[in-house]
Amino acid sequence: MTVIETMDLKKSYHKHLVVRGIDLQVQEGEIFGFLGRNGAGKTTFINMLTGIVLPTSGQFRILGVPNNQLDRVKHKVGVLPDYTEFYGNDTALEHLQFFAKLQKHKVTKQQCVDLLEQVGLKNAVHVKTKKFSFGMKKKLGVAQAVVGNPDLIFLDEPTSGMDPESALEMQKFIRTLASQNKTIFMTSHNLNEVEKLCSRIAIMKNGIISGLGTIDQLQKQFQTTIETTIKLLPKNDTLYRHAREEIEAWTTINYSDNQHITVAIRDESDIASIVHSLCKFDTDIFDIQTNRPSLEEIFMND
Ligand SMILES: Nc1ncnc2c1ncn2[C@@H]1O[C@H](COP(=O)(O)OP(=O)(O)OP(=O)(O)O)[C@@H](O)[C@H]1O
Repeated sequence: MTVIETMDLKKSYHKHLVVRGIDLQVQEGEIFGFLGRNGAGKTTFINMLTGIVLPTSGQFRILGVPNNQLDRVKHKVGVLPDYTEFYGNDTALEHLQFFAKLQKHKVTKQQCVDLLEQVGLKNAVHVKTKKFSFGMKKKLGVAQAVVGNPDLIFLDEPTSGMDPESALEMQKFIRTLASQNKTIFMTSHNLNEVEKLCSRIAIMKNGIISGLGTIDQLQKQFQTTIETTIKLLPKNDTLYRHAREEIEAWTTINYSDNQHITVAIRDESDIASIVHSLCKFDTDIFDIQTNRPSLEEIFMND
């Protein structure tokens, strides 16, 4: 099922077009990563999908419902906004119960306690939120986003401000949500986290999507050459020189010594030709490693 579908969605502020026509589909059960530099338009895009701001033009559907009828699905959508404040004199539990009541979600006190534990607030259930760090507020914000058992959850930087252990715990929680067939649409500036967590990723740049796909697809899309290192043992120096010359005739050798050769190839199928040349000139091969760009490299080069 398509959970989010946008058609040529645009938003301008004071004649400045910040979202410049986005067509995007997100499927049920996906953990979808939405990346972009500061000011790329990510929050504006999410704010349209969650009904906080109105699009300037274009349409979208959330859980099959068109944007002019969002009220019909509001109870099935949870949101962690980019910034959340809480009433400081309430404890985490009091806040969560109050929020759930306000949204007419039927949850028991025990369910709220369990949820706070799952997001990593086990020791802060009865602590007033004015004592919370930024990371703890994010955890409470995530609990607030999922307390109504929504089908679609928007998480704006769910692990920002968290220590590494808390971030891992939160990533585990996000995976659990997706395993229950909930759809997660998340932004993050932690590219390592996105690479590990997300089934597909969109990169937003100046209000449009400049890259979209699985990490594998993005790596192929943004990669011009694949760096391949072969660990080898030549039995004859002259023959090995001939092998290198044969390889060099059609590709670039970035590095070579008597135990390694590193080449830049266009396609993985080129590896077979290199191996063939090396074997033909009496060289044993022990290991082959290809280096694809990390999401960070893709993002930085975009
Ligand atoms: N309410 C508003 N009024 C005027 N301009 C706005 C408003 N909200 C956002 N903008 C502008 O729209 C552009 C996109 O902002 P947006 O917050 O959507 O980016 P972002 O990708 O979420 O950035 P960040 O990663 O910093 O959160 C920016 O130039 C911003 O100044």
